[in-house]
Amino acid sequence: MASDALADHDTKLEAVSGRRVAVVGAGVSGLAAAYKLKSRGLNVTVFEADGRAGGKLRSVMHNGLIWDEGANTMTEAEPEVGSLLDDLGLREKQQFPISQKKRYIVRNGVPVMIPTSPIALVTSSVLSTQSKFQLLLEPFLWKKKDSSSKVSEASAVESVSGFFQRHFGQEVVDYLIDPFVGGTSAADPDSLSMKHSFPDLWNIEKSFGSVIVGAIRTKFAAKGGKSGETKKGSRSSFSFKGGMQILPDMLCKNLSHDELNLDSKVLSLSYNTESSQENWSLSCVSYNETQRQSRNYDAVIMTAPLCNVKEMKVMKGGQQFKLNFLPEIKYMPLSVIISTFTKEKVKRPLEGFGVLIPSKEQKHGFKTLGTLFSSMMFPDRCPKDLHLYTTFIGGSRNQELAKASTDELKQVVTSDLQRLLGVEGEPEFVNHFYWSKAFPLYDSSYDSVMEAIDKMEKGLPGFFYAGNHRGGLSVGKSIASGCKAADLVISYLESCSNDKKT
Ligand SMILES: Cc1cc2nc3c(=O)[nH]c(=O)nc-3n(C[C@H](O)[C@H](O)[C@H](O)COP(=O)(O)OP(=O)(O)OC[C@H]3O[C@@H](n4cnc5c(N)ncnc54)[C@H](O)[C@@H]3O)c2cc1C
Ligand SMILES: C=Cc1c2[nH]c(c1C)Cc1[nH]c(c(CCC(=O)O)c1C)Cc1[nH]c(c(C)c1CCC(=O)O)Cc1[nH]c(c(C)c1C=C)C2
Repeated sequence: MASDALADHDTKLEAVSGRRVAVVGAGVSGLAAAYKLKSRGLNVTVFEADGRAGGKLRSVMHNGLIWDEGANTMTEAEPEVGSLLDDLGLREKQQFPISQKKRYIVRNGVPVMIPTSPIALVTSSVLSTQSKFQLLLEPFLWKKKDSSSKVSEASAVESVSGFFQRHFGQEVVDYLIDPFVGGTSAADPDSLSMKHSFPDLWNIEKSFGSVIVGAIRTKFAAKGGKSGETKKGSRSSFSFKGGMQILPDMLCKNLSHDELNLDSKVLSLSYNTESSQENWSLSCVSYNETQRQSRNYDAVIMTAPLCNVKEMKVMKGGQQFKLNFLPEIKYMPLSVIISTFTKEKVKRPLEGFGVLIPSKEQKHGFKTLGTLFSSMMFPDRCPKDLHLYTTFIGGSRNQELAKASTDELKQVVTSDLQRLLGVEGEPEFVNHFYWSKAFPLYDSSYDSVMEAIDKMEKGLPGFFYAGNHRGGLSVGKSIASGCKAADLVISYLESCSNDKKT
């Protein structure tokens, strides 16, 4: 930064230093927001409904095993992630999976490695020869959206399957896209909106038509241009020694006891239009029903899922600010089963990241969405004589099964792993975690969700919404969303102090 710009930046930070901000939710987005604000000299108070911090990041250590019940890995694609890891001194704890590029998809009942290059695609059995040609010839063969007015209206909310069908054909949708979206959102390609789930590809089509041409040209442009440069390895997935929970734990270490209020579910928020500072107050309740009124704040960053926000009572200038314009969001239920088997009981173990099961393969009797080869990726996660697996069940494909009992799911997982990896007999150990609302579904109605978030922010000065309901589900995108909200709070408070001066 040039010296004038640096001085201006420092003056601006001075203007907001000591201002009070409430952050609702101690998931990774709320904690990242709080970290950024605190490091810029603001006073933060985090309110978390649960008795622990981390939200969808949840690691367990038990009897020599380490597993994750929420996110298992993350990437550094967003620049905010790299800065956070550096600032927290987390680089030395970063743990990269062994052979992470080896990922499998089930075809005709058998795991097949996903090709990672055009040459590997040609020799792979994952697609038929016809689909391989269709993929490679996409620049010439892709179909435009139907231009008749009725259809173009519908295609404004084009599904993921519709988009990829036009570009690559149905087999690619069934055997690459369906498992990919299952393994990254527990959803199905018919329900997901292309615009909201793959915004980069959606825009590539607008600029270049062909996805292949656009992706290649965008990659070259990024390599050539300074600002587009991506850090080497920024797309690799990683975890931490001890699991993903290390990240929220480190973020919490930076907060004092008074700054992090666990077991504090926010019930209502109130914006006072009369005072010129600290216009926000919150009320919360703890597990044993004790109600508390918070201190006053200059701004609020809300990171609780929108279904929880909808339940909150919001007041503005003594009147209720009704949140009935917030649409109902669909959530994907998911069960996560951890199982261990002694190595001798796994007859066909696979090395790598994991295996995904396309919906079409359910005809072969598979019931799970996929399994991560957790101890193949991270051998220190269990004793040497065991394999530890993390299996996902439910999502949009099987919402009822997600709710099944541990015993039933143990059988389902054992049966799928028997077909895929040749496991014999029962697992040595099983753990079950059920997420009733694992992920919000970015479906065709998601435009209305984005509009409602904008409306909420416009109607409530100093209120900012962040988290995985906005701009992407991944840990990295949630962190970026929290950091962006922190920046917006700083700009907002600066503009308030400028208004006061003039
Ligand atoms: C099973 C599973 C596997 C996943 N795997 C991956 C993966 O491998 N890689 C990846 O990148 N992403 C993964 N994700 C997604 C990623 O973990 C989440 O999208 C991300 O962690 C969300 O962070 P967040 O802070 O936005 O929300 P959350 O983590 O949901 O945090 C919101 C917090 O708000 C709190 N809250 C709610 N209501 C209130 C209230 N009234 N008052 C106070 N607090 C409240 C909640 O208790 C919660 O702690 C996975 C998610 C799940 C569920
Ligand atoms: C089978 C179900 C699931 C598996 N992981 C998840 C589900 C629902 C959850 C999940 N995993 C990732 C993300 C972040 C998505 C993003 O937008 O980046 C989420 C929400 C990470 C991820 N997992 C897979 C991929 C391709 C990615 C993206 C990052 C990366 O490339 O590493 C594939 C995958 N997921 C699962 C398995 C078994 C698997 C591949 C073999 C489990």
